[in-house]
Amino acid sequence: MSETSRSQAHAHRDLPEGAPGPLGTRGTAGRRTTAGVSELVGAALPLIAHWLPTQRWYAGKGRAITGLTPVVGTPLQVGDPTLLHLLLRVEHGTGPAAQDDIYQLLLGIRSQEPSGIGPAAVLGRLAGGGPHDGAVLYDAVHDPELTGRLLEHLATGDRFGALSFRRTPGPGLPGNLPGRASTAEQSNSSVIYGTSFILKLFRRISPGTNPDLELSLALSRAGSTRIPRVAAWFESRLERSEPATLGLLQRYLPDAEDGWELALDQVARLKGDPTPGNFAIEAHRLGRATAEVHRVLARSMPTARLDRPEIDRLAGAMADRLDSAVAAVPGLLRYRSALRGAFQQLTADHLEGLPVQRIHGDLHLGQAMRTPHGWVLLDFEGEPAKPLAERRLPQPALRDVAAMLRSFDYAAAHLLAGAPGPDPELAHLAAAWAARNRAAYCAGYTAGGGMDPAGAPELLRALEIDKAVYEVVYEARHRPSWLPIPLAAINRLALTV
Ligand SMILES: Nc1ncnc2c1ncn2[C@@H]1O[C@H](COP(=O)(O)OP(=O)(O)O)[C@@H](O)[C@H]1O
Ligand SMILES: O=P(O)(O)O[C@H]1O[C@H](CO)[C@@H](O[C@H]2O[C@H](CO)[C@@H](O)[C@H](O)[C@H]2O)[C@H](O)[C@H]1O
Repeated sequence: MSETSRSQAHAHRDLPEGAPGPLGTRGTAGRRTTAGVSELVGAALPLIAHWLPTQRWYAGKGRAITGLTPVVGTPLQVGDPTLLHLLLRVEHGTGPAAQDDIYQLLLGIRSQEPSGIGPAAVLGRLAGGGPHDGAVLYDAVHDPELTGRLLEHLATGDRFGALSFRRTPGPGLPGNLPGRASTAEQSNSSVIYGTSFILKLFRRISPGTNPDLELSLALSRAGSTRIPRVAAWFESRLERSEPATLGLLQRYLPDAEDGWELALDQVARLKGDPTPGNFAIEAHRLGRATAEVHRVLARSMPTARLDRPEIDRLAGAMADRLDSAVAAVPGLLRYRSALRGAFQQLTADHLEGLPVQRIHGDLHLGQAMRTPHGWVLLDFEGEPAKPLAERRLPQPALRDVAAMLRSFDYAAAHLLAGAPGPDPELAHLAAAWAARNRAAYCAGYTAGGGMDPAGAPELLRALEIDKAVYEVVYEARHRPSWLPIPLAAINRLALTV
């Protein structure tokens, strides 16, 4: 069966109870009748099947879609334009090898293409002869009016069918701000409201509370100023599972500078600028901020200490991830034995009793924003490719430190990637920049009350390798021209084993 015809076959099934409402008149959203939504979704599925694989946040790249099944459809506005919230199951493969993911889509439907919307956000014109025949279907994240509607729901804290909108206590939310789609390169999609709020719409959805909401709420409630305050969120019932987090509204930091951009700017000055800046001061402050966040998380969420079986599991999981990565990127094979050697050095002698706690899970310079009041950390979702249950496990806090150390290496390596040919002098400057900032970050982390990373060199190296292995797969999948950056790190780290 072709992708499109299979999609249509699934669409003829009615949507589940409590999900959709009839697309008749404004204000009918959320009722338990399914006919109008099923028809609209049926007409949309063939367009979705073509558009989905072109999206950056789509995790199924390279795997054929074998089925599209609507899970929950909720009309949030009805008329012209219509706003349809859709959770969609995307199936890959068949039989025992079958896998599936659920994605969140926010679909706009208008009789005319909205002005100012880029072609990449347009899925096409609906066909099928229904009431929306000929209307334009598009990604509503790019429609200020419709994302404004979503903010209204968050502001009132109401329920629509399977969707629940929740607010944190505190000042009310403005319900009438138009949203603009963020242009940041990201794993999900964000909408910015004026200079006040930013709403992240999680794209790949798993049952349960997303760690970004869980940890941001814990930090907000503990009064931490190292994250943007949580203002609201929304979630959905998902078949018979616990509710899944769909979106997170936080204070927008209008004066913040992205740590990755700041670092790149400093690195670029290495090419003969007579006044190179001193990023090491910032790296030190960032280390302190990381330690501060870790301290609050350790106080407000469960902690434990590593015992022998846990140490074996930690090392075993790293070796398993390496093996999967080797299967995906065969260029890693030549390093396999050395890297496994580094994981085998994680023994009870070194690690028994080491504290573990909830951590950021995917820390890098692009997740750190420098504000007039200091560094703020974003996006506590963890590595998007890992299952949610795994991302919620307590970890050695040094995992975040190792991840940030990789980021200094990335920033330095980026300079070399842009050079027209081999440039040993530039390579030396870049390596020295990375070393200086990595050391400053670690010193800041220790000064801020974190564990001295130099006190656990085997663990730090294993964690850096584990992260670089993840990066190899990430780059191979999303940015193949960046693959040499983590591969060079793997080469370097393998030589130290
Ligand atoms: N509260 C905020 N204030 C200002 N900019 C933000 C804020 N939250 C996110 N951003 C910007 O959006 C980008 C993507 O956010 P992030 O939470 O990392 O999304 P994703 O999980 O989709 O990668 C960040 O790198 C930052 O540039
Ligand atoms: O989208 P997220 O921010 O949640 O994280 C994913 O994308 C990151 C890239 O945007 C990726 O980070 C890697 O590239 C960064 C430079 O762009 C570098 O600073 C990081 O050290 C490197 O890991 C991250 O791994 C991925 O999960």
